[in-house]
Parts: sequence; C-alpha cells; structure tokens
Amino acid sequence: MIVRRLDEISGTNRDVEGPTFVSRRFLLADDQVGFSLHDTVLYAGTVTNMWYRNHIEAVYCIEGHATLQDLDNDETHDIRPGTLYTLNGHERHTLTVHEDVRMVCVFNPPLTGGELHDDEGTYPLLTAEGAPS
Ligand SMILES: CC(=O)NCC[C@H](N)C(=O)O
Repeated sequence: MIVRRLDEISGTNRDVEGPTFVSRRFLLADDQVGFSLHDTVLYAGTVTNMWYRNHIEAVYCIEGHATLQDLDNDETHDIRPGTLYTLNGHERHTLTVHEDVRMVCVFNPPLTGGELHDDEGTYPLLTAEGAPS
C-alpha cells in the first residue's frame, strides 16, 4: 500500500512547476500502478494549450472556475467543482482559468516525473527509467 500526503510532496521532485500551473505528482510510473495521479492547480488569468498525443488524461475539478475549449470538436465547457473531463480522443484543448482551479488529474500511461509541455502542449512518452519508450 502507498500512502502519501501533500505536505510530503511539496518541494520535492514530485512538485513540478509549469508556466501556468503547479502539479503535485502523487503517483508516477515508478510506483508501478499503471497510471499517474496529480493534484494540479492552474492559475487565475492564464491560458494553457494542451494536446496529449501520447496519453489519456482524466481531470476532475475540485476547486475554482475555468473554461475548457475542445479545439477538435469546436465545443466549450464550463469547468467548476464536480466536473470531470476525459481526453479519450487525445483532443487538442485550451483551459482559460478565471479563478485558480484545482484538479485531480490521472494519466495513462503514467508520467515518470518532471514532464512539462512542449511547444504543442504535449508530454513526451517516457518509461520509468526516463528513456523514450
Ligand atoms: C488540467 C491539466 O491538464 N493541466 C496541465 C497539467 C497536468 N494536468 C499535470 O498535472 O501535469
């Protein structure tokens, strides 16, 4: 069994700062559970463009307010606490954050640690050893 607390992750290499968010990565590939799980806060006033070509991501909002734009299907969704979205079609999307949003994010395959978005908003596909798979 794995038990972790947010205050144990803060300030470690599982606490990853991006330009528009902080991602506290509770579970990663080397935990060997088949997915990664993050507590992510995206900051008010920011816009983040993403395209998870290599992963499926599920996102559950527990705090704040944002607008999600599905660029592939030309749809817009209001994101508030209690809303889940899942990028099961690897959709290109944008999050425009009105109030800091706190999200529980699950990635399959799991992230390995320090991944950050490239110019297209994609995370690389890495193994637990950090090498491209
Ligand atoms: C909601 C979202 O996708 N934010 C970007 C960060 C990502 N969820 C992460 O935790 O690395």
